[in-house]
Amino acid sequence: MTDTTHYIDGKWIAGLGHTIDSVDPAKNQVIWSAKAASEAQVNDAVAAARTAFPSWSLKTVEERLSIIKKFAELLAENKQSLAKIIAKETGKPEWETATEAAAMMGKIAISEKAYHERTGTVENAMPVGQAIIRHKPHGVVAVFGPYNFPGHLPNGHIVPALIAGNTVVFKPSDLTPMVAEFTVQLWQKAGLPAGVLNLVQGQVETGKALASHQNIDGLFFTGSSRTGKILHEQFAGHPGKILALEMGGNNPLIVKGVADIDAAVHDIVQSAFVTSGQRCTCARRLFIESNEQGDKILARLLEVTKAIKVGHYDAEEQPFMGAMISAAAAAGMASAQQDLLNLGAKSLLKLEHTDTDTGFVTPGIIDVTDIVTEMPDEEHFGPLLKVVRYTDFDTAIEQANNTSFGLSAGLLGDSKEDYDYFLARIRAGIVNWNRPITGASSAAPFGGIGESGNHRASAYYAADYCAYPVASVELDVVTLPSTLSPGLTF
Ligand SMILES: NC(=O)c1ccc[n+]([C@@H]2O[C@H](COP(=O)([O-])OP(=O)(O)OC[C@H]3O[C@@H](n4cnc5c(N)ncnc54)[C@H](O)[C@@H]3O)[C@@H](O)[C@H]2O)c1
Ligand SMILES: O=CCC[C@H](NC(=O)CCC(=O)O)C(=O)O
Repeated sequence: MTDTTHYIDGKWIAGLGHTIDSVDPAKNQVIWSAKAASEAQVNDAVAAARTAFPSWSLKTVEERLSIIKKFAELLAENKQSLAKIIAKETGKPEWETATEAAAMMGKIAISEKAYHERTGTVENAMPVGQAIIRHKPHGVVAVFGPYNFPGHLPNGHIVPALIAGNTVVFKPSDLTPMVAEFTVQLWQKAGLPAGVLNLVQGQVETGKALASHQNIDGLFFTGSSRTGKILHEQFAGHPGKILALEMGGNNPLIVKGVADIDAAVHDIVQSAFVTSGQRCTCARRLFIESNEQGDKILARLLEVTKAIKVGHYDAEEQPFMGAMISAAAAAGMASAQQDLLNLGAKSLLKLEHTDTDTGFVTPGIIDVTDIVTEMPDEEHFGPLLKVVRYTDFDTAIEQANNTSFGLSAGLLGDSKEDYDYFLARIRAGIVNWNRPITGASSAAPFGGIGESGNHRASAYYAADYCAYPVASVELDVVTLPSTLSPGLTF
């Protein structure tokens, strides 16, 4: 049992809530166990962040950045340990968690650039004096992270929040507490003053205590649409608090007029099965033309997918897919597949939960053409790809748009004209052409429409929700105007 779980006001302390365990989903072993933060401890964390806010926000951005850049150096020094911890706790293969650690390092320079470009100071000359736009931090912000990128995605909120001068209370996913603990230890080593970043671990009760806290000024959330909607309801009636929601997707990928079958299949596999399908941007619905070329693409897709190596995160010969986050999540995918079969879908390659004690599943492909209109609009967060065969591009685009989500979408096809047509009609925040729909760039805005988000895109645009603009009209000394309003005499 760990008694240094929560980081509040610069001190590591034991929790007073109920016990939570973190389980290695590939080996079915408890690797971390501790008591969650109680409501009183969440209060302490918010109070510490509030106390730390004035001095942190009044530092110059260069002073704040000097500590944040030290954190980047520590990430670089500890990147292998970090990648190993992420792999152990999530089941993701080490080749992939190394890229997550690299994305965390890259976030610092990108966020610095975004801070200046998106929220910098702008001066415009006026007939008298000048108009100046500046930005100020909100105050104390809560950051909620998901389990699928337990390092990179919370980091994508925390780094820009701290650069802008906010103080933070971080509540990671209860499935990935070790990654959070390790990352916050690096922040501590970087010399972040006490209270500037606080860590409270726990499940839904801890999350509720933090999200509903009167004394937070904002909440930056990455997670499921279900939880995001609950938070949105909680924030109703609090117009002064900023809420940034990055949520799930039911993402479509359309294939049309492709010459290179292997290239298309590669992009489909990367879109649907990377991270065992546990990326918010993963392709969930694949639209393939009902013609001979479409048949060939599907046949090759089945061949390549059957050969995907699934295995342990630390295997010497690395697998493409590791275990899913938990045995329960894996069982959930098998049951989602069964629900679709019950509705009349046809299995082309069965997703198998190979060992019910672990999160290992094989990738699945299911033909839903016959049930496309009655299929539930749900995000199945795992490696199950639903195929729809189509004859008409307009119908495919219409069906692709037939979702309440709108995170990512893509077209694989060799015609620019088709892409322009698709781009003009598809509804999503991320729209790609001849590239996988996963693997979004941190140097671009990242977010979706509909149930996927609330128009506060993260990644490059995270700077926007970390600060509010202040507009000033200024003149060095009080000066009588040369032209007076009618009726005034001086
Ligand atoms: N759009 C994006 O940027 C993005 C990125 C990654 C993951 N996701 C989505 O996240 C989901 C997977 O992550 P997850 O399962 O960890 O998400 P989740 O919604 O279950 O949990 C996210 C966070 O919210 C907390 N939480 C849960 N219920 C709460 C409540 N009632 N009140 C307050 N806090 C609560 C959790 O403890 C966790 O910290 C998928 O839907 C995926 O698409 C979206
Ligand atoms: O699971 C959701 C995130 C998926 C990931 N997106 C990003 O990394 C966005 C870039 C950033 O936040 O810096 C992806 O698209 O694969």
